[in-house]
Amino acid sequence: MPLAAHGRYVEGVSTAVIKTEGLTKRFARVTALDQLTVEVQPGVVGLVGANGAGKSTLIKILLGLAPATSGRGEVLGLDIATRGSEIREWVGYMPEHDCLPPDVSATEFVVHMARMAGLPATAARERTADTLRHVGLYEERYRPMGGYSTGMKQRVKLAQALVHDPKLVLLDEPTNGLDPAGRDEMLGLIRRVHSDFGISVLVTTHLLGELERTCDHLVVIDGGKLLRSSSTASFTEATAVLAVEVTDHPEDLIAEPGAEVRDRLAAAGLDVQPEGSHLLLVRLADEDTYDTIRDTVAELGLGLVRLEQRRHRVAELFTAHDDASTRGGTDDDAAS
Ligand SMILES: Nc1ncnc2c1ncn2[C@@H]1O[C@H](COP(=O)(O)OP(=O)(O)OP(=O)(O)O)[C@@H](O)[C@H]1O
Repeated sequence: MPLAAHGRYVEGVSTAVIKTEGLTKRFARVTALDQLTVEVQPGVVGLVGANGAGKSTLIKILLGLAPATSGRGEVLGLDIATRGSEIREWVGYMPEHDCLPPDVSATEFVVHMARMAGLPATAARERTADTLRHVGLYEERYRPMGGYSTGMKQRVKLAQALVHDPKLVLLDEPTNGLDPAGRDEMLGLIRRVHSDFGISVLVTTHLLGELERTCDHLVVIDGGKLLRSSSTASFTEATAVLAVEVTDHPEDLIAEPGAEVRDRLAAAGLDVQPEGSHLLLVRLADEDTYDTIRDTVAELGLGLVRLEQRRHRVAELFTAHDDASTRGGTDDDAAS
């Protein structure tokens, strides 16, 4: 038993499920990972980065499927350079791209993956049925996968990552290609992988917003470098900006509605940035911020076109935090 042999992890002395130190991967023309030092604790952790940031490369190196150029790393306490096959026994992997053979059914495929992971035939069949039910595939699991929707294919890919009862799963862009409802369902499933089974999850995405409700902790990488690693709560705080859009006054009594609202909100102590004649960005100070905005707009006799938490794109986040204090740094709470 690799984990028992490596009792440090089992006994919880070292709790990090993933740990890297100066991990670097150079290809001929590009440095995909650049001195990456990060620790991932048990739970649901998001790995966020724009396309090409190095997410898939990191996952492959963590699984022992590709060697690092320099630096080191551990997964579940096992050295990635020397213990790759043991790591893969304990870690499930959902690849980014469609890798499902079209002519076989989900059941046949997942049973096959379970057998490859070393499960005996009966256990493989039982685990396959349980896992496919868990991801929400029922009668259709006997049909060839070529006819599946993208959502169904993503579920099969998740099921094969879970079938051998891993301690940790690495999910590469599991919401790719899904519509908003499909994304929500997939994110709910991912959350339950941890809450129902206690399996830790590292999930990648290029969309920061979609992981805010799913992950306990977020690791952001850019150009293969660590940009930030901190709890989701502290991220949300840092990115909690409300977009406020107001109408003109119905009787044109206010010449510049946006400016008037801005002045009043600033006088009420809020941090406000104008974004146009009718649009403002207001930093969410606390729950009262919503009421203050609604009341202010109503008192001026204006209408509210929208009042919503702004969804940040990763690119914006990079701009917002791309300074000496955060580049390559780790927030205080990251190690907690
Ligand atoms: N086998 C390879 N040979 C050469 N360059 C590679 C190879 N694999 C990845 N790269 C390069 O390394 C960088 C990081 O790629 P990686 O696939 O890890 O990014 P990513 O964050 O997963 O993005 P995406 O979601 O688009 O796959 C990119 O510039 C990519 O072109």
